[in-house]
Amino acid sequence: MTQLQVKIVNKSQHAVPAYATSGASGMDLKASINEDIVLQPLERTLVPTGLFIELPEGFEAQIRPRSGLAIKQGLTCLNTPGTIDADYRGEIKVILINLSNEAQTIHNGDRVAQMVIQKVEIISWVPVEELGETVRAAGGFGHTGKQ
Ligand SMILES: O=c1ccn([C@H]2C[C@H](O)[C@@H](COP(=O)(O)OP(=O)(O)OP(=O)(O)O)O2)c(=O)[nH]1
Ligand SMILES: [Mg+2]
Repeated sequence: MTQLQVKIVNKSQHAVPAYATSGASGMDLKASINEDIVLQPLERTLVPTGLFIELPEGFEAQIRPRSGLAIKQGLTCLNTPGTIDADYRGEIKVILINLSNEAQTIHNGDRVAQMVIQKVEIISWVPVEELGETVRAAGGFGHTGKQ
């Protein structure tokens, strides 16, 4: 298991995010709010989590929706997957949107999203005149499988 030096400032009373099971990809993120948030249909909002983290270079955190919340309440992350840059030192916030046709309420401590830690490649460009040939070439957008 990769061990990261991560500085976590947890301004809410909630436990620090953890994997719910040994095979989980993500750690659930909880809303850190003083008052309930009521989201009308198609309304979106920024939900604070009380979490500030310091990731090493070469890593990112992705903020992804939770499937249970999506199927039961129509609540999902608008910008999925949200990107937490390694150099970000602000509070992690979740952009939630209500895609159901009724008002949805978010309470303090509700698990509103999950966070996946990923390695990222930081690259530099080498400009070339020609790109390498492939069978696909420029085909895309449903190009394969046609007679
Ligand atoms: O769901 C999210 C997405 C982003 N962020 C924070 C961390 C991230 O490092 C920063 C910038 O995010 P992003 O690059 O997606 O937004 P932007 O619109 O490109 O803003 P910026 O110009 O600040 O990069 O905002 C969150 O807290 N939650
Ligand atoms: Mg950006």
